[in-house]
Amino acid sequence: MKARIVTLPGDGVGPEVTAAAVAVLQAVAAHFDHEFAFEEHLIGGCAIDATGSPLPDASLKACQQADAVLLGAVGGPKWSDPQAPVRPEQGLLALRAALGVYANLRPLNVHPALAALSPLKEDKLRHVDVLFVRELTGGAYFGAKTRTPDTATDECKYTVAEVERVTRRAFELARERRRHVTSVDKANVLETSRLWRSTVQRIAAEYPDVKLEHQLVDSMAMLLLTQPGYYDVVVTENLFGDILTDEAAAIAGSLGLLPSASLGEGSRGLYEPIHGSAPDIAGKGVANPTGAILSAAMLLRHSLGLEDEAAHVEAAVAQVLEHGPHTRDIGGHAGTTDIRHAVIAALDEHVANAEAFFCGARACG
Ligand SMILES: NC(=O)C1=CN([C@@H]2O[C@H](COP(=O)(O)OP(=O)(O)OC[C@H]3O[C@@H](n4cnc5c(N)ncnc54)[C@H](O)[C@@H]3O)[C@@H](O)[C@H]2O)C=CC1
Ligand SMILES: CC(C)CC(=O)C(=O)O
Ligand SMILES: [Mg+2]
Repeated sequence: MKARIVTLPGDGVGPEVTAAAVAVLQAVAAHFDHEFAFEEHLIGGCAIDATGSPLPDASLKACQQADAVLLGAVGGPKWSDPQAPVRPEQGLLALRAALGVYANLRPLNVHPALAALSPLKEDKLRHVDVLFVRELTGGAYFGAKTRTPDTATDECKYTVAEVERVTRRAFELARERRRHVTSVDKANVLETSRLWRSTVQRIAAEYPDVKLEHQLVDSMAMLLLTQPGYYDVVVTENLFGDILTDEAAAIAGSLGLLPSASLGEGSRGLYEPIHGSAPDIAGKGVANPTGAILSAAMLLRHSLGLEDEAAHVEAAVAQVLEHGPHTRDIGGHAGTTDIRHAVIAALDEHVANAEAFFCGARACG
């Protein structure tokens, strides 16, 4: 198949991990006879430096015309002055809004080979398989902001329609999994959470085969650590989802491991690792590209409908997590490009094995 993929490497480790994900997609294209056309554009701090805008028109237009967008990360100390008139993160928020990608899927799985790296005891890590569905285009990140010398406000607003669509997405996804949705809110205090809870409750009636539970976000932060294996699909608003998924990444062993897919109504999606620009390790060639590579696998699955190819990439990543090499964040000494080469070698092996299997089954030459 032919696909047009826009890459937005961004800042810090963004370009390093995106290069690894692109190399894996190129290897997939070569193996399966696909034509992926990559087009790189600016976003974030580097875009501010080059154009004055964190999301230049050319970048947005290219994303709107693409089949999928692969993003690295934005931000860094250079652009973090609280007085700065414009910030890299505004570019990412504007892109998410413009693409209408309201459902941010962030899967958490714990690879057994990394269990010792988790801050949790091994018995807590069995059967951990959680899919966070984070609302991505509403809430406090998008509300009106005010500022005087001694007061600041960030409006947190949700409409019923915004909650309905992400809730339906979560329930549909739960039907492909273990049919258990946990909705996380702060309904004991926040009006937006009360609207959230009553809307989720009403939509849940359309899915009588899926179990729904509500959990307040503060206790959820605790329960995620004490019983992570209990959860299936967790649906929550933008800010809570942002925070809980960094916690989830720690359970898996590193923030560098978790991928994400941001989806709207069509097949076009925005794919990015959940971590930020990691300024403390940027430019050293040591960033873990696993979250970015697994985001590329999600891109193959959700935007291009290439399930087999996605599964091959995930199997290759699992093999590298099991046998190494490993980057520093997960106890190894390898660099970003070592992981990229190892994943591509594992991919080559998996594809060759699959071909041998099918050939054997068909008794072809
Ligand atoms: N989607 C995005 O573009 C995001 C951007 N940011 C931005 O990133 C900048 C730094 O934010 P932080 O709070 O430090 O979060 P961060 O996610 O960049 O880093 C937190 C810690 O995790 C480590 N880490 C992150 N990714 C890693 C990887 N792939 N491999 C190995 N270690 C990794 C970092 O070295 C650091 O110690 C800020 O400007 C922030 O706004 C933060 C989160 C998301
Ligand atoms: C706008 C981003 C910097 C928010 C974030 O941390 C994330 O989406 O994970
Ligand atoms: Mg975050």
